[in-house]
Amino acid sequence: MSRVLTPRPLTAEAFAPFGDVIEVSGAPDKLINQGMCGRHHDRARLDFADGRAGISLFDAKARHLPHVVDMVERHPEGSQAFIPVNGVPMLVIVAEDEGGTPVNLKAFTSQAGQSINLLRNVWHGVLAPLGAPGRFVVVDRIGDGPNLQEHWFDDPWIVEATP
Ligand SMILES: NC(=O)N[C@@H](O)C(=O)O
Ligand code: NI
Repeated sequence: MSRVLTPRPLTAEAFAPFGDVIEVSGAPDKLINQGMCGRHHDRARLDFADGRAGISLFDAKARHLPHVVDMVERHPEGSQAFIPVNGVPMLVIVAEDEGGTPVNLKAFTSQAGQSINLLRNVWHGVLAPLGAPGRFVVVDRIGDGPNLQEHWFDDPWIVEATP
């Protein structure tokens, strides 16, 4: 019997245990370029153990609700940031860890202008643009050794469509 998740709008507060919501909010930390630009400084907790930061581009196919979550993954050696470049929202699935097993899954839908940075070793669903194909800048670890752990659910979760 599948377990149902109801997606909620993504907020920095709710997402904080799992990562950062990168968005322009509030006054900039500093004005630069002769006052022509606001810098919202250092807004993500990046972590690339024994490696370096890489920038890649992901062209992801559209996903739709209801959405089956049969697997989540995590990157033990690094954080992973997803920055949409064509304005398509993301379905963001994250989970707590209990002895190496993902539990208490949560589903969020990103809002306009929001990007995310997943903290190192946080369980998450793979990149999922909602309703249309999405193009993303991805900032994550480039380095040697394994950096991907998957967990396949015997009983998948279903992210329901919201009214
Ligand atoms: N595998 C890969 O590069 N992407 C995944 O880590 C993902 O979270 O989408
Ligand atoms: Ni990932």
